[in-house]
Order: sequence, then C-alpha cells, then structure tokens
Amino acid sequence: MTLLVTEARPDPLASEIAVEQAHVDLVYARLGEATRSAQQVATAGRSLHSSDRESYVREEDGTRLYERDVFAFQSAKRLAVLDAEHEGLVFGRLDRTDGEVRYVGRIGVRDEDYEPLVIDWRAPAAEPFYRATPTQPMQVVRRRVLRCQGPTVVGIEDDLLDSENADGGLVVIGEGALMAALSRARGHQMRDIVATIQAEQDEAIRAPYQGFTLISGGPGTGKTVVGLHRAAYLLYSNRRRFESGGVLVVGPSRVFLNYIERVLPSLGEESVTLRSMGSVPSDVLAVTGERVDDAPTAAVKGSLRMLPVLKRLVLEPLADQPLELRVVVQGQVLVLRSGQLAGIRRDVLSHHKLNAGREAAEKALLNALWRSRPREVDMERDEFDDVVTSLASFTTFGHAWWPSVSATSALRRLSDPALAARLSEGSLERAEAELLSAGTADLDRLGPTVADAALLDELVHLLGPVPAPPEENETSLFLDADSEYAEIVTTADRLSVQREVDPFDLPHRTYAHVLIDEAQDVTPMQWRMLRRRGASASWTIVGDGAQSSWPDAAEADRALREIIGTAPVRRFRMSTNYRSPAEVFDLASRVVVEAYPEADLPTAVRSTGVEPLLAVAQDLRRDVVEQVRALLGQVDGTVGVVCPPSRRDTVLADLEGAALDGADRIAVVTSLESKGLEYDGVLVVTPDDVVAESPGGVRSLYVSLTRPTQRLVTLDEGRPGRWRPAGA
Ligand SMILES: Nc1ncnc2c1ncn2[C@@H]1O[C@H](COP(=O)(O)OP(=O)(O)OP(=O)(O)O)[C@@H](O)[C@H]1O
Repeated sequence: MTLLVTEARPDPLASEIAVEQAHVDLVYARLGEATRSAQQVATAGRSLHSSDRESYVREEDGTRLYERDVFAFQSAKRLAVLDAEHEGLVFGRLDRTDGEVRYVGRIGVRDEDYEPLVIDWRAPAAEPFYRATPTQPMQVVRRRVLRCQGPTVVGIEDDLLDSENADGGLVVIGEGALMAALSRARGHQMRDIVATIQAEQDEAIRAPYQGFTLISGGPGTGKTVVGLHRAAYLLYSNRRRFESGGVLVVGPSRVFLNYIERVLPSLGEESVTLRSMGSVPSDVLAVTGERVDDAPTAAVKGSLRMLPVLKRLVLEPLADQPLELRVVVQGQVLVLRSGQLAGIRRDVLSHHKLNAGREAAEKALLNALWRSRPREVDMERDEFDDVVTSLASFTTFGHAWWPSVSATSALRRLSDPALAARLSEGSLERAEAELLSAGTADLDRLGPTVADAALLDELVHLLGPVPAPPEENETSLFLDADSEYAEIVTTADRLSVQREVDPFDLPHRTYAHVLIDEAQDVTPMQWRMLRRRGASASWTIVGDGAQSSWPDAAEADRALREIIGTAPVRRFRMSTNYRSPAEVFDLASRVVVEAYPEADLPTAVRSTGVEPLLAVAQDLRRDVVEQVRALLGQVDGTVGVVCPPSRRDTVLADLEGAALDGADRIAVVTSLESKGLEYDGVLVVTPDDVVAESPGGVRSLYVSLTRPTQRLVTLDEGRPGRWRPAGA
C-alpha cells in the first residue's frame, strides 16, 4: 500500500483509523441499545399478552409497539448475520464540499435524535459514494472505504475526487479500494462488492424496476454481482411490493447457487428465493432436475419444437385404455364404441385440461349414452343419470378411461421410440426423435435432467395439477384425538391442501420480480417455464451471448423477445473485466473472436505480469496432478480444474488419490459447471475436448479460460491443441 500524505503527521494511518473506529464504535453502541430495547419490548409484550384481562394490551398499542421497534428487531437480525460473516457494518465515508460527513453502511442506523449515524448504501443520499468521479465529483471531496473485520476497522482506502476543494488538513490514504478488493484471494463463495461498486454498475443496480432491465457484458464484468445487488436495492426501494410479491433469482446450477448464496444475506436480505434452473418447477413438482443431458439431446429438449410434441402427447390416449363403454340399463345394453369415445375425448380436451376434465368427460358420456338409448329404456333423464352413475361398470370405466396423469408419467411415455417418432412427425427430425426417446429412458432410475424440468413444467401446464385423492379432501379441518398429524396443523395449512386440488387454480408460484443470470443459456422451453413464474413481474436479465452453450441463438432470442413483448426495456452494458488479469483475458479473447467475432470484449482492469502457461502433457494424468500442485503453491485461494465431461471423474479420482496439500482449495468441474464461477488459479484440461464435448463449442472454452483471477494453465495432450489462437 502506498501512502500519499498531504500533511505531515506522525502516523497518519493509525490516527485516521482511530477516528473511524470511534465512529464505528458509536454505531455499534447504538445498535446494542436498540437491540436491548427491542428485547425488553418483546418480553414486556409477551407478558402483557399472557396476563389477565385487566392488563390486556389493546391491539393498536401492540401495533405501535411493533412499529416502533421493528427497526431494532431487523437491525439486530442483520447484525447477527454480519457478525457471522465478519463483514463490516460501516464501510464508507464521504467528505463533502460543504463540510458534511456521511457514513455509508449495509444498513441505516440513526441516533436517539433520529440523526443518521450511517446511511443504507441503497438510500439516494449514498449514491455519490458510487457515482462520484474526479470529473463529476458530485460535491464529494474525498471518498473513503473502511475495511473492517466485524466491528474493528483494519484498513482505509481513499479516493481524492476534488483536490481544489480539499481542506489542507485532509489525509488521503491508499491506492484505491477497488484494486485492494480485486487482488484479495478468492474463497469458495462470492462476496458482496458493496464497498466498491463502480459507477456503470451502480446505474444498473439502481435502475427503476418496471419492465425489463437487460444487463450485458463480457466475462468478469460483475453482471452476477450487479444483479444480486440490484435485487437487494429493489427490496429496499420498494419493500412492500417486492417482499410481499417475492423476488426470484434463477441461476444455471446448484453449484452456482452455492457460490452466490452468501451475497444477499451479507447485504441484509434474506427474503429472496434462489433457484437453479432445474429446480424452478419445484412449486409444482416433487422432483428437481440436476443432471445434464449430452449436448445434442439437451438441444432437442430445449427447442420450441418440443411444444407440438408435448401437446400431442397430452392428447394421446393411454395404451391400455378400454376400447368401449358397455352398461346395462333396464336390461338393455348400451354401448359407446372407440370412435365415439375418441370424439368425446377430443371435445372435452378442447375445453378442459386433462386432469380437470374428468367431470366434464363423465357428463359427455352420459349425454352420449342418453342419446343412444333404445326405446325400451323408459325413464326420465335425471333418473337415467342416477342409475348409470351408480353402476360399477360406469365408474370403473371412468377410472380406466380418464385417469389423472402426472407430468412425469406423461414424459416417461416418450421413452417408447415408436411413440416418440410418431408424436414428433413434422416437428423433429427422425434422429432427434431417437435422441428424445433415449434421453427420457432414465427418467425413473436417475430422475429428470435440467432440460426435462422445463418439459415437465410445460406438461403440468398442459395437463393441469393432479387432483389429490378424495380421502385427503374429506379429512376434518380440526385435529382430534385420532389425528395422524403429529404436529400442529393450522386451519390455513389444511385449507391450502384443499386449494392445491382446485383444478381452476394456477398451480405455479408467481413473483413480483424475476432475475435470470447466465441468460444466454436459457433455452426457449426454459423461457416458457420462467414466464409462468413472472406473468406480471418486472424482470432483470443478465447474460453474455459469447458465453452461450445454446446452439440456436436466434431461437433463444425470439423466445426472449416474446416474453418481453411490448414492455419497456432498458439496457446496460458492463465494460470492465474485474476478474481476469489482462494477460489471461488477452488469450481468451483471441480464442473467442476467431469463432465468434461479434463477442463483446471488456477491458481487463488489472495486470499481473504473469502470462498463461500453455503446457503439453506426455502423461496427462500425472501432469494434471503436477500442474494442480504447482498452482496450489502459486495462489493463496481456490484452484479450479476445468475438464471436458468425459475426463471429469478420472481427474477427480487422480486428485483425490494424490491427497495434495491444500486439497480443500481444489474444485473439479466441467466447463458447463464452471459457468459464472471463478478461481484464483485455473487448469483447463485438454481444451480441444472441451470444445468438442460442449454444446457451445469454442464459446464453452472461452468460459473456461475466463475463470481465473490470477493464473491460467492449459494442458494439451501429446501436442499443442488446435484451439490455440495464431501465435500462442
Ligand atoms: N465493483 C467491484 N468491486 C469489487 N469486485 C468486483 C466489482 N465488480 C465485479 N467484481 C468482482 O469481479 C468478479 C466477477 O464478477 P461476476 O462474477 O459478477 O462477473 P460476471 O460478469 O457475472 O462474469 P461471468 O460472465 O464470467 O459469469 C467477482 O469476483 C466480483 O466480485
């Protein structure tokens, strides 16, 4: 760290830290008081409520108690999270030209006179902390970032923004907080960037919520982290709307969610729903999709051309359906033959979803039987209906002919190659239909894939929710001595069970805001699934086309445009790569532009002076271990080993077998799994195979090459790989 001292003092850093520590102590003391008073109020409230009628608390008094102290409760809760994370509550200070000093923190805290001790980073008054620049200082003379461990100030980084208006005694310390933050070693989870958000990022974070906000930019430009800070900002600025309506954040995989899951809690927000793409339909399905299909199968399953196939699948009668209905009324045999039954089925399904159509189907059967009755049947229509519906032959037929069908059992039918081929006619090529049936064969044994999840969601939509068995509806709302429920079940819980079987109810959970990360990989079928969760939501969509794994970019674009429709759209482009050093990014960008000239290439903000090592292995398995060992010695943080899918398990086993020092810093992933993640050191194993085995080809290799924050090593087998750009 260099010290630029504008006025001689014995130890400027120590004395500045002491000044800041005094303020931080004041904030924590105030929060401590608030927490204690909140606890007292809670205890008092509880004892009043539980005492006799004389000291009964009127409801409005209770409400006032609640409102007054909700701040304290919330602050205490957030403080507990921050303590656990060892993150500083206060991280910034602005010295303004008018002499005012503002502190910026993860939450806002006021003193007893309601004067702000710290302002929330999302408040308008904190905006200059992120937006002020030397050319547009926004009345800020000095921006200071405080580095804290819990309540202790351990470092200071300053930016002098307006030297002309700086008071002679102003001390300016450090090289700037951003570089300090970027060169810190990475752990296995993403950290928030609240202290060092850059101006172009801040604009996207604070953009209005309405319509669609599209955030694009190359690798490492902060798209993910900006999206997450935006979610926190929206909750702050429109809490009522978004806390009650819900915010859904969707990322590509569970690994990715584990990586980002700490960011929102560290910003004090815990009410956001995080879902991997395969678990989006967990509101309507008991299973989630975690496996991935091979690239060609994933491409078929993700295409919009699956839609007609699924529609036909839903209309397709079950293989073991009864072929005719035969009932005896007043000694007369009444028969409906397969042609008539098929007509009734088509007619009912044109007005009802299959799982909601049983009643209508029975009515239609009764109508058809009534019309077909011989003259000898002598009864009124009501009596006729009563007689027929009480016949075992009629009810048994109903169960067999119109059973409820679950989405999974419907999709499973496509594993029959003949059926898949027939239903795909005119929509898929023959080879694609074969991939589809082979790709659904393991549904029962291994569970659905990520791509299956969107197909299952579509099927839930087409079939309607499966009604619960009737017994469940008839159980009493109230617990009795024989109740099988061991826990307390509230009336609301029981009513919600009833709600689930309402065939007219929309089964999907919807949200007020939907944030999609790595949007370039969202398939058209997945866009349909996502749209069901945000039919009247505002959206933030984050992605980079050059990192896409989806082969048909035009089809995915059309699907997205369809979702946007005529809604307002605002676009932000992130232009700086904060992750990879210039040396690494230069190589990666040369690789991508050869195949994808329109790639949006950001400018790397850092340089380490260390060129990537492009190695050739004679003994690949041994050399992988040796290169990882070397990287563990060269970087302090994580080491990512990015493999083609076919080599992943061997590499993992070899590294486990080697039991290297620092093994807990290693992660072995496929290029698809490495989406959105980063490691201090990265080894890309056999890049040519990464290209060959990944749906995105060279674009997937580009993703792999842009994961390092410090060092990149590639390992070809036998001879230099074809992937290398000219001159590398
Ligand atoms: N303003 C900032 N201050 C400090 N670190 C930052 C800032 N912006 C981004 N970073 C860091 O840069 C890295 C890349 O950010 P992020 O993963 O959000 O980028 P991305 O654009 O989503 O990348 P990719 O497209 O490759 O997934 C992260 O470590 C993030 O914390």
